[in-house]
Amino acid sequence: MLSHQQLISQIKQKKSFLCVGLDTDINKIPAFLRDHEDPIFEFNKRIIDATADLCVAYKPNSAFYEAYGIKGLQSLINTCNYLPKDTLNIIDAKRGDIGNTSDKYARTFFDKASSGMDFDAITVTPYMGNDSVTPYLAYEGKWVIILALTSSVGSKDFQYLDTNDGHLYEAVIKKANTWAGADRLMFVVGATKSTEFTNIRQYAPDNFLLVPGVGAQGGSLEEVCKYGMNKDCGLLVNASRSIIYASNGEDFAEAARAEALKLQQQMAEELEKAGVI
Ligand SMILES: O=C(O)c1cc(=O)[nH]c(=O)n1[C@@H]1O[C@H](COP(=O)(O)O)[C@@H](O)[C@H]1O
Repeated sequence: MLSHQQLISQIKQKKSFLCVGLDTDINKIPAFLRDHEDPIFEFNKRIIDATADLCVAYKPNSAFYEAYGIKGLQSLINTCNYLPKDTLNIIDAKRGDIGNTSDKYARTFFDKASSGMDFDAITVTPYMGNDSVTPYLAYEGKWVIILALTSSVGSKDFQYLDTNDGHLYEAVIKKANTWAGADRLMFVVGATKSTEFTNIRQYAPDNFLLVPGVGAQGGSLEEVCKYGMNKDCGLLVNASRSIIYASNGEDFAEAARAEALKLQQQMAEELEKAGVI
């Protein structure tokens, strides 16, 4: 489990704010792994081994595991337990429900004695409000990552609606920041929305932003850094498919490392340019 300060230290030490997304699809992993007892875990293990020194976070997306029932859940548990202790380990679950249900989701992903998993952070939808988010915050030291402005095309359907406190996504960030500090709350902002970052930094100056959408979705790392970086970096940039499926041959782990290294090197330059390191 990483605190705000420890996360910043890791970023400075590794010169990276890369989050490797483990959206592991059994149909896309190399054929030679498929006979393995737990192919999804075996794939993840090799990706983790190949990238751990280049990234500061991992983000398994729960859908990719839940889709395979009990076997998938076991792959997720195995992956969770294999993740390094010095990375921020995020479960991308996008949950949100009334308090007693959220409490069970929190237990699922945060309480190892109950479920076998103890992720450090979870993605949460804010739509049901304060009582749907506080059960996650009840777990000391764990992070809640609230969907604010997503990378999806459909973000325009609701997130840009006008409220009496700006666009809906702006109202979400302002309100959620009254529930907890920047040491517990992050927001998801898509890399495809880089022009909004300057605005967001006015009312979320210290929060880390989890930024998916570089790589396969076409967002620009340079633009994200230009508008979104704060004095401590304040960004975790996720790439999933562009890293983990860089090759589907025997060399998939080396190819993933090469892609992660490219991003890490760009990140080091951006950190230097901004004076973070
Ligand atoms: O919460 C997320 O992580 C998320 C939010 C968002 O706005 N857009 C988005 O793509 N994501 C997730 O980030 C990952 C992006 O994967 P790639 O497009 O393959 O890099 C997927 O796991 C998505 O579910």
